[in-house]
Amino acid sequence: MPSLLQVANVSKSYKLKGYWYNRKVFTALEPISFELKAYKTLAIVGEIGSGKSTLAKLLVGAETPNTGTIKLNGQTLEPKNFKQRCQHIRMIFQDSGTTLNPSLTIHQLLDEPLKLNTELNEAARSQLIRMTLQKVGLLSDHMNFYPHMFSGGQKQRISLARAIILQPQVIILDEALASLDPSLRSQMINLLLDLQQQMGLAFILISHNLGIVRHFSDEMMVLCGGKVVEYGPTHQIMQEPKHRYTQKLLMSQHFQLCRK
Ligand SMILES: Nc1ncnc2c1ncn2[C@@H]1O[C@H](COP(=O)(O)OP(=O)(O)OP(=O)(O)O)[C@@H](O)[C@H]1O
Repeated sequence: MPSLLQVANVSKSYKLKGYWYNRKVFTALEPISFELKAYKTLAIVGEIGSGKSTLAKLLVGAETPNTGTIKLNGQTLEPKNFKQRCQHIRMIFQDSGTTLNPSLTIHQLLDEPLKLNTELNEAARSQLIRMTLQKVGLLSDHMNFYPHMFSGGQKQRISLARAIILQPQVIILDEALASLDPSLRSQMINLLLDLQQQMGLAFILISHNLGIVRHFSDEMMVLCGGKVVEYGPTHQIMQEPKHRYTQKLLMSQHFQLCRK
């Protein structure tokens, strides 16, 4: 199967404030390359400030890389072409549920991306909204409800519905499971894995929780200070971490991993 997403030598530096004259820059991400196929999950792990969110922002086009290219199905994603990206690469955050506009019904919230990105008429959009709500384990009647009428776990499902409604190919989960309690988290993981099989989705999972990474991902990439220190099949890295930093990360969560 050919790669869906190809990231080649992508890097990001920020010009530091107060250093305009001598142009002091901070490299948040050194050149990074990887490929991801449909139906697969790549986990990105690393401590706070290691560059995980910077990579996510580059992939969704929220930041422009200093070097490198990002290709989807062999086609280069242009930095400012948001329409091209927002259909194919979607992102879900830790507190996506809290970003749902409280004054809109679920129908209105899910209708927005459809109105902006498709030519579907009202009846077809409503039908797609119903089907998408069912896909994420909610009822079609929920489309008349407002966000405050849902629990945290249900709100995360609504965010997922909004992410998949345009039939994307890649979904970035940026600590998307972190605020859920263990039982809701397991339900959400099972739902995500089902959707991956149904829709051929590729996931990029950004997580501090190595138990989730081990359960969920096929490959993992370990970032430290903006550099890739280890990249390969998850089970292999978990069993035999080669880099000291990865060994330390695994040791720090050894207790939790043993209990799972
Ligand atoms: N706009 C910016 N200007 C300057 N530095 C930035 C900017 N955005 C991020 N950084 C720096 O880049 C580094 C990487 O940040 P990033 O948010 O990618 O880390 P992270 O691994 O996602 O951390 P966390 O786990 O806290 O989300 C950090 O040192 C951060 O301070």
